[in-house]
Amino acid sequence: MEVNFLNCKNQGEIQGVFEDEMKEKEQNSITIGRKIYVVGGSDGGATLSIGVQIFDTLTGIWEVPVILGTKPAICKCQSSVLLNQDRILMVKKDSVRDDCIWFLEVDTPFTQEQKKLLQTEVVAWSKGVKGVGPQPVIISGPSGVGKGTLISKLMNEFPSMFGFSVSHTTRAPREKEKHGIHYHFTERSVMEKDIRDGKFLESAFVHGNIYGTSIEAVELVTDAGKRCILDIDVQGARSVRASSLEAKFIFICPPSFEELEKRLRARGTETEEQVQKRLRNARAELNDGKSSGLFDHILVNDDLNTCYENLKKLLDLDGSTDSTYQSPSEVSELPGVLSMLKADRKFLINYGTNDVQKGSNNSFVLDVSSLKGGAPGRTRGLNIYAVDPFEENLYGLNQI
Ligand SMILES: Nc1ncnc2c1ncn2[C@@H]1O[C@H](COP(=O)(O)OP(=O)(O)OP(=O)(O)O)[C@@H](O)[C@H]1O
Ligand SMILES: Nc1nc2c(ncn2[C@@H]2O[C@H](COP(=O)(O)O)[C@@H](O)[C@H]2O)c(=O)[nH]1
Repeated sequence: MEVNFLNCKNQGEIQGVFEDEMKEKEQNSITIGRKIYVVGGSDGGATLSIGVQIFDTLTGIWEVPVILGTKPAICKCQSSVLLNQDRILMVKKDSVRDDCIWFLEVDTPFTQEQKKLLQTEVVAWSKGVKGVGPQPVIISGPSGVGKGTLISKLMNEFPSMFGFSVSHTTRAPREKEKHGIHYHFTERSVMEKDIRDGKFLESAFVHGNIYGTSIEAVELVTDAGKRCILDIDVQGARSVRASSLEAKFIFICPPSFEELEKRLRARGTETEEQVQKRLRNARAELNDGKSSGLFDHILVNDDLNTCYENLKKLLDLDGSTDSTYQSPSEVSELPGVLSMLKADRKFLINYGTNDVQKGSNNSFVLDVSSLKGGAPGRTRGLNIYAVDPFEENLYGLNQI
């Protein structure tokens, strides 16, 4: 993008020239402090996502940030507006179902942490979703303690209530493991690139291989209205705790270290060298898991059935039979948004004509007062309802 600032004398003038250019190019510019965020066009990547550029009004320098999270596909037109000082709300015009409300985080705890890690400017997209969705469950504990066994029992007894987050790993598949079911078995270089591209909620180096939970793995399950179960190590659990995913964290302990060793050997899936490595790591994980305050609950897996019953109690399942979670409702189609009015945490969005008319059913209210979660996953808690704009109290709504 080229904007001619050469003859501008001050920041106000730069901004004026800038805004005229944006109108011509159908891009939106949002000013936060000294920075102008330009949203629109393409990011130039293979997936044709909406682009973001940042202009620093003090230095006059353009920057293309690292864009993390699930990215919105390019569209003909969109409206963006500053929500807080930390995120931008974008409504895609002529959008298809479930693809119209997006959030661009620019200064949330997630982007602040990523900026520190990557030492560069970072922004992150997340898709807006109605309702809060079922709470994910993190199951962690040392290798061989019985996490997989407990999860299988849960999935067998409550198949429509729970869904497994299929992790990616660089380790080789075991004899009975299937790609896409037990893991996405992935080349190391591919996985490293996908981690850099922000496709993972968490990733860690575990027992000599990379393991990671993709954002898509969790959202696939949650979007289907199921409670997502993640089987991850303690490092991964710590990363998820620091993320926007609000989950229940459960740590599984063996009755003794000797019993853990016995189970790991009896499983017969690892070489002696690998068993030794896993046992060494188990000591550190057990210390960490029991003492860090990271976990909401600790369960001892001595007798399998007793442990399973206790797990069900923690998940409020004791005595209940399988029941299907109510699917989180999607944001419905918003054909051709024409105008947005804002009052505090509510937006009146009109998509029928340019004028808000009495008796028109072309308007709806987008209420963002109870947002939850956010990048790199979904932003949940949206409330959207159709209104007759003259029935709705329009006092205080401002054109944006
Ligand atoms: N309570 C139990 N008593 C006896 N054996 C058990 C118990 N729970 C699980 N096992 C056995 O211990 C072995 C390890 O269990 P499992 O594979 O579920 O562990 P895991 O924690 O998922 O391991 P990893 O982290 O390596 O995937 C299996 O052979 C399983 O049948
Ligand atoms: N941080 C993550 N840890 C993961 C993930 N998927 C699995 N794991 C953990 O790795 C070990 C070893 O698993 P194995 O299948 O090789 O025996 C185990 O403790 C798992 O919990 C992940 O996505 N992220």
